[in-house]
Amino acid sequence: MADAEPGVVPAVEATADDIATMEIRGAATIADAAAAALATQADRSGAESPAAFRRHLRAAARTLYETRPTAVSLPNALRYVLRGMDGETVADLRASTIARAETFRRDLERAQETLGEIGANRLRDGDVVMTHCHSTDALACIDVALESGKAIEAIVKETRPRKQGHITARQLREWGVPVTVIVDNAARRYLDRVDHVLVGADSIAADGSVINKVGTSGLAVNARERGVPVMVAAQTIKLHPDTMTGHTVEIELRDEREVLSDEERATIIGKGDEDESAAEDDGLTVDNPAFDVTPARYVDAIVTERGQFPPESIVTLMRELFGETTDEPWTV
Ligand SMILES: O=C(COP(=O)(O)O)[C@H](O)[C@H](O)COP(=O)(O)O
Repeated sequence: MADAEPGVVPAVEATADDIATMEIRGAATIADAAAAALATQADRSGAESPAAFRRHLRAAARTLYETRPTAVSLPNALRYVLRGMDGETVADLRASTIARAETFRRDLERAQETLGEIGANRLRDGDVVMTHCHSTDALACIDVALESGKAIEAIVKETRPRKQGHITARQLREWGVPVTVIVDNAARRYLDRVDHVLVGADSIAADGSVINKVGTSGLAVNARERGVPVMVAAQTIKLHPDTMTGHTVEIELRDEREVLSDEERATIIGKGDEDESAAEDDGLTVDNPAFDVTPARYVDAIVTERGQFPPESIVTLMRELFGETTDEPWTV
């Protein structure tokens, strides 16, 4: 993690660490934690002047922003909270920032509930859903469907290398949903039994493409081939405003040891891991992209709290919500 920025309170550093190490993960949860961290920064700031208070808040936002690059909910949350920082005194700035963060967190929760109600309408009694990774937005749709008395079954992809599918399986079992866990490579074989592929999103681009956990795009292509509709559950906080002006979404590359441990690497290259020469270039590369891009044509519906959209029309909603401004969160 980068050196602490002056004025940033330790609790913000701790949240940033938790996001970077994925103790806190998933786009909505990251956004919520980031807003809460800015409220804590405001609450505990030792700034004695309004200028210092603003500077420290922006530094806190930068610290949080630099943790993970792909989920746009993070900069969207930071920008929203910083825009509400208003007042001529430290006390006023503190109060307005905290209030704004609370509003954000409340709206985020409500948006997920509303999205769940909309998404649940697509699910029929007896449907089988295939999930990838762990998405609270996707689970919200299943939650509402269950509450309204529909029986839902789930085929849960394990989701290598971090196995977030286990979190999904645990939640679904808590709700009493029959769950079949499969390795990612088995997904195509099971699509014959599936009524919907249901995933979340870290970012949605202006052309309707969906950036989500790596493996989503392959799943969507296979689902299309099998005639299974792909539903993306994503609050509008996942809409990526920069993509309206031609920017692409950065795909996070994570540590190769999530894929191959040092011991496994040593076994592959035929050297002991204590062997000093193992540190040299051994010709073995491991790539670990955390996300991928699913083109709009493989997505049937994007379900947001503002309604359900065909992916190609999502840009209309994006313009309405974000205008054309795409500044860094701390330049607001
Ligand atoms: O790809 C992931 C999580 O990736 P990671 O585990 O690497 O953070 C989730 O599908 C989205 O973030 C949506 O989640 P939610 O619907 O909860 O926002």
